[in-house]
Amino acid sequence: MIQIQDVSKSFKGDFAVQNLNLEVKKGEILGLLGANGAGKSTTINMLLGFLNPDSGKVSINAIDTSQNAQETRKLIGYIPENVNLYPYLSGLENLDYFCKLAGLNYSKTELEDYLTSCGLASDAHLKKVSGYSKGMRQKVGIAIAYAKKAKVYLLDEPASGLDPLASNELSLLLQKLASEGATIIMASHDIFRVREVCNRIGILKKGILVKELNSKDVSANELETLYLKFMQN
Ligand SMILES: Nc1ncnc2c1ncn2[C@@H]1O[C@H](COP(=O)(O)OP(=O)(O)OP(=O)(O)O)[C@@H](O)[C@H]1O
Repeated sequence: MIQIQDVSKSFKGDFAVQNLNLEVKKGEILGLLGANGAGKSTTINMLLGFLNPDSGKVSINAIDTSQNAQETRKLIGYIPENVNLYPYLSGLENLDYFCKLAGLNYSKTELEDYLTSCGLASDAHLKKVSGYSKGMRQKVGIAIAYAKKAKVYLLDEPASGLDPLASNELSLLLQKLASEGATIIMASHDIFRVREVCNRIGILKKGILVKELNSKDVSANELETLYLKFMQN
């Protein structure tokens, strides 16, 4: 579903991403680990079609994101670290608004079902988003993507600042979406969460993919040791 083929991108002569090759299949969750400035967000921005690679090809569902970003964006749900919603609207009104912008008219019951399946408790649906926690706003953000039938979810630092319960709920939700056929990339600094939620892990260092592995092949401690080894060398 997602293919990144020999992609490089530089800013002012410095590589942000260098000769990157990655493939994420339908139903897979790939975690991207790496220090600040490793190239995680640049990779996500190329998938979103906000940045074009200098060389190589980024495609979603076999459509080149730099040639046809309008088409590929229709397939993507993007969940940034801080999901931007209208604070004086409720979760349900925000979902309704963003769905209508995409030409989708759902009934109140359907909107409630989307929020509930993304883990937002029903007593919160009609409350103003200004009173929501970060985790609750994230659930609405994911519900927007879910209601828009996203095939690909791109998450940039989704677990940062979430308490352990909210973070665990997010993991379960992402695994549910993947089991329903979503393709997910999650950029994160949280080694333990990435190992828990993702099938595969890529470690980026200064724009280079220095290691790719299956989560089930390493324990949390082994992954941390490996990560630190790459970061220190
Ligand atoms: N628009 C831009 N203009 C100039 N340099 C940029 C731009 N975007 C990213 N960079 C540079 O590219 C490199 C990779 O940045 P990127 O944001 O992709 O890293 P990251 O892994 O997402 O980091 P973080 O964990 O801090 O979010 C960094 O050196 C950064 O300064």
